[in-house]
Amino acid sequence: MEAHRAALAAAAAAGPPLEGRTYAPEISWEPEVQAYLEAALGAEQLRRISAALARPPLATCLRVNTLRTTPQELLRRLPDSLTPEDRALVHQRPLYVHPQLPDAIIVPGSGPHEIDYSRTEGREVIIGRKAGEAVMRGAHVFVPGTLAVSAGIMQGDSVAVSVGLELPGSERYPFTRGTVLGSEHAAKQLEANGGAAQDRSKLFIGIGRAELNRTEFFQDRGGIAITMQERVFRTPGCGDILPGEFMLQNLCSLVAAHVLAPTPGSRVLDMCAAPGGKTTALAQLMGNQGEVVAFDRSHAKAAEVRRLAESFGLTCVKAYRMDATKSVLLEPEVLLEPEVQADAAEGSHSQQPGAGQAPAEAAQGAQPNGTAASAADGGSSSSYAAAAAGGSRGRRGGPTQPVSEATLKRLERIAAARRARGLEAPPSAHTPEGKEAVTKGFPPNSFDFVLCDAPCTALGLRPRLVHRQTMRELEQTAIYQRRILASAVQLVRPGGALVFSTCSINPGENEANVRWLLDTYPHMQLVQQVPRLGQPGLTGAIPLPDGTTQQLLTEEEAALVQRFDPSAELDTIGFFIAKFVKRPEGGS
Ligand SMILES: C[S@@+](CC[C@H](N)C(=O)[O-])C[C@H]1O[C@@H](n2cnc3c(N)ncnc32)[C@H](O)[C@@H]1O
Repeated sequence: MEAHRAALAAAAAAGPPLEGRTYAPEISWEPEVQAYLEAALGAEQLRRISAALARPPLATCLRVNTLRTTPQELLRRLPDSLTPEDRALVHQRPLYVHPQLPDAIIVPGSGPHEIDYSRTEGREVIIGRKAGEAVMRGAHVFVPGTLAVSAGIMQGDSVAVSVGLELPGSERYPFTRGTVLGSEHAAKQLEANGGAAQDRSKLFIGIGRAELNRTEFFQDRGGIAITMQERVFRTPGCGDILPGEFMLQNLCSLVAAHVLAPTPGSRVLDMCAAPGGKTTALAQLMGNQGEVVAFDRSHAKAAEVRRLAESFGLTCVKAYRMDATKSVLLEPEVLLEPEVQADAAEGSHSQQPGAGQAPAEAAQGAQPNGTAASAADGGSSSSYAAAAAGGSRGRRGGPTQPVSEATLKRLERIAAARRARGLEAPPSAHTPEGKEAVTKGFPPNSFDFVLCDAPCTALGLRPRLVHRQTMRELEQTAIYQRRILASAVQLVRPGGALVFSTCSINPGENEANVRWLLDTYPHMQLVQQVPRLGQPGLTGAIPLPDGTTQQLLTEEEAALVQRFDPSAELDTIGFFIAKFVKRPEGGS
């Protein structure tokens, strides 16, 4: 028995036979989550969605910066900026302007392609899961992404590229980084952690050219380790060309911006804005006329939004470090200039959740009808009215304070040091200490249009080879989203529009949150969306593991939302959009 297991491990370490190498991964979910999603979607549909999630969407969407160029002009110029291989691809499958989204260019891709791995002569490089997901979206393999290589690989060799998966329930791979495939050491590692059972024959994603010799793969250096030459999924790489003229954006994200449809001159809030794809789409739709206030909860993320807006020449965007759950001003006297007052604000918002903590905090703190929600809903008090009529001391959304010469010089030194270390994103020279503008929040009814593109479980992103989320994480995320939605409902003015979106297929974050919002805020009305590319939402109720049921939408309501099914013909990520209009309270 021992000898048998060792033999299996040795075979697994050496790799599957050349002819058995394919891309057909089997994706599993955490069992409770699987049962829940099957109850909501049906077992067969979940199987189709899971398979689709393991593949990248084939069409790439480029949002054109319509302030600088036109889609037609870009269609003409773009092919000349591509590599010869990518130019050949777009020659076979021409680019086109999306028929319903006039600012979107679609770059068709293809796959999965069958690949003949015989020219690699058994040479293989296993890369980490995240690196594999990036390669399927068009990236090359960078040195830190490599996990294990065949013996004797030399620079210039053709190598088969496969994706390693973490051991079940763990962050660890069956190989330590630097393992030589086929070695006794590799076989021992696999045997020790049960990895012999892990079959990677269905996780091959193409052939590349090794840019390094084997021993250099695991040295502490950056750069490209493997240039991909033949890919299972072929999508022309459009990153890093014609900067400021377009950006890569998921089709569904662009749909969400169009659905909100902010008008030029209006006042818009993007509550969860980084990296700023939808913020800049909104500003473009407004022709850079009016104001787009963008929140994200760290200085670094707010800086990303500001930089993206600057690179697109969008001057109407104002990015703030702000926790959206705390963004409704309840005291009229704090209607002051949003200032650069990083330290003071750092103190006043000291309970902001750190990355990853948000759902846990939400589970403790969220009430369907939380204190802030009810206070602010009733908050159109006379003092607010006075403030809105000009009784406050400051303007809202005004400019930031000037930065001193000494601070600018110090920031330049820091930026130069970071650039020398090859780091991107030097600290902002826009505000002192590299910190972004901070606001104390905004009074209820401040915005004509609000976008709540909520932090989510990302269960719709593609490609994804592993789904680790637990039922508890799904529930906590949905509750956290409700806290942000509670602020959104308050900040949109009567008659104004609110769009809620997620990149998740989880009904708890989508239809169940819409149900909650409609039941909690009867003055919020679900409305029709334009354009309409997705499918209706889910209806009825889903049994939960704790014995309760989760209420979803009625047929009528479901017809008003858009659910983007990743397995549908449109071939997008999994996404969800709901649009509401705020009626005056007590109005019908
Ligand atoms: C789905 S992403 C937004 C993507 C963005 N709308 C875009 O299109 O580029 C969610 C964002 O919410 C931010 N976030 C999470 N909790 C937040 C909070 N309480 N307040 C503001 N932003 C928050 C995260 O930092 C993350 O950048």
